[in-house]
Amino acid sequence: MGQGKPWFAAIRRKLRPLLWEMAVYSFFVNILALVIPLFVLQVYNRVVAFGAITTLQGLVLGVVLVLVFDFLLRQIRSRLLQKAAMRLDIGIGEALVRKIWSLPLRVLESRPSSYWQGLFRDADMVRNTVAGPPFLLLIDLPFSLLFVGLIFVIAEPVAWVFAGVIPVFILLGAISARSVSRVSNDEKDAQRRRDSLIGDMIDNRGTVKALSLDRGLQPQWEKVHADGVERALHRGMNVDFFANTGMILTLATTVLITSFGALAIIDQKLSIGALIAANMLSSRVIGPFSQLVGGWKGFAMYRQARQRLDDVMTLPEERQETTIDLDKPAGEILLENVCFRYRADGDPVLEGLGVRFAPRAVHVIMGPNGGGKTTLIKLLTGLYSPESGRVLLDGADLGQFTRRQLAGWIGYVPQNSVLVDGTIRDNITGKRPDISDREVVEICKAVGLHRIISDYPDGYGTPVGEAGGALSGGIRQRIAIARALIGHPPVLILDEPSASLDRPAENMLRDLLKNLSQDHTIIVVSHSPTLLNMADYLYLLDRRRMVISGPREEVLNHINSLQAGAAAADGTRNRRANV
Ligand SMILES: Nc1ncnc2c1ncn2[C@@H]1O[C@H](COP(=O)(O)OP(=O)(O)OP(=O)(O)O)[C@@H](O)[C@H]1O
Repeated sequence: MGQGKPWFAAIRRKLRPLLWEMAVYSFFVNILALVIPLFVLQVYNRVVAFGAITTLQGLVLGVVLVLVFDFLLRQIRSRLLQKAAMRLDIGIGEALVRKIWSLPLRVLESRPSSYWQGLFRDADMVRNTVAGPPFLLLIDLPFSLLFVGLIFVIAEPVAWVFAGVIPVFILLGAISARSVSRVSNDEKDAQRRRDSLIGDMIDNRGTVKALSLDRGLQPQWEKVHADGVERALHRGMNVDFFANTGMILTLATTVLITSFGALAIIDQKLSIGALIAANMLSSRVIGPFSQLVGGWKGFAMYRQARQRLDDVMTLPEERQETTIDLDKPAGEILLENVCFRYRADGDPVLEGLGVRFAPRAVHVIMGPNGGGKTTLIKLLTGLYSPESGRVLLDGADLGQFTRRQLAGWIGYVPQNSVLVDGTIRDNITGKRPDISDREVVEICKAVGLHRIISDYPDGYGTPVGEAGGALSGGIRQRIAIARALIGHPPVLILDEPSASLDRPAENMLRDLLKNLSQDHTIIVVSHSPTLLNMADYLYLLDRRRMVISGPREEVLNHINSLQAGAAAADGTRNRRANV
């Protein structure tokens, strides 16, 4: 079932004893399947021909015992199959989640969320194939030859029919494999486009409702949906064609066997019992081949699912281990000649950037929309790596540290802080068991949350609702700041932190950041005058470069003089125009 990449081989290795055990049980199930045709043969040839009632009684007793035994074997085999499915489920699920979180943020952002969700459906597909009916089908296939052998022994004149029919089934299987694989791929692509649109619509449901964007989205949805339905229909027709062809071929085999058998009986080369037994065995020979033709969709989808999982599992990961475990840094961040672009063929977003963010100070970065502020912040947090140049923390390149180390040293509050469903405490601690209640309360006091949370009937156990929807934007923001401060990172980076705060909350944030700056490096992207006025250093980032940077007064004076110059130039132009 596909030679595995190392990640899958490791999971399969653990599964191997179970699969072997199942193969052994399948072997006996198939051997026992020979009993009924042999029973029929004996009944017709001995019991009916000679009226041997005692023989019949003995045969029936034997067959009943065999059926009981067969039932038990099948039950054990099903139990093993379920056990294997469960292990596979756990193995793939764990490997996939671990892999996804070890990928660089740029890779995660480069594909829509529907793509990542789809991988878990792929994992289900792999489980259902490797530890499901298709696996049993593959085990049963070689036994077909055993049954053909038996037919040769008991009814040779009709056995030659299989020599002609089996190659036709194999050919049909090969054709259906190619055809179904192609149409299944098309269908999956259409499904992914549909899922991506649904994801966008649901994520933005508030905006869609408020602005009645559904009027524009409806035709787009109908187009994507119609495309999906059309491809599903195409795939369905394709699969049905091969399944029906397989079915007709199976029926034709019965007709051929019966016809050749009848001729052989007339020629006295075959008994009626042998013909009936051969007919029964023929369903065991042809059944797996017929299922293979009809069920090729499953195999095609399995291959595609495996391919997608293999692609993700072989993506390069972020650094997972570091060679040295350094003490907590003081928090000086230095950018040396940093260049960054999102696409190899795109324009650089940052170019030749060199900045120093000193510890124990508040640094506020300003700049127009699209100027590169958020990108710069992601470089400072180590979420993105520069295309060239270096980002240094206390003189050490960020690239040498693991994500976990960096997260412990650099607290980050993104522009749109998202909370996860759970309690306030869960969101602040990220469900880490090593965070004490004392630390949570201490940090919440520092960010002015403790009194607010204490007023709630459930206190820190208050559920935040889906994506934090049960809380106001301001409280969500403070929870995000508290979350970033867990572990006391020496550097705290905030992207537009006061966007959803009212004036008193913003004043409180200003005081908090000023207070924290006594022993932290605080880097804030903001245009809020309240935050600008408490900055120690200001930076103006525009079109790839740091246009101005330095102590606050110097930068403000520089900007004021530039604005005054521009106003004077405007005035001169206007006067000239009036003259
Ligand atoms: N994931 C991405 N893929 C491709 N280009 C991107 C991506 N994110 C941002 N950009 C581009 O990079 C440039 C800088 O974007 P960035 O978000 O860093 O600017 P910003 O100064 O934070 O803007 P704003 O004030 O609007 O948040 C923009 O031209 C933007 O279109």
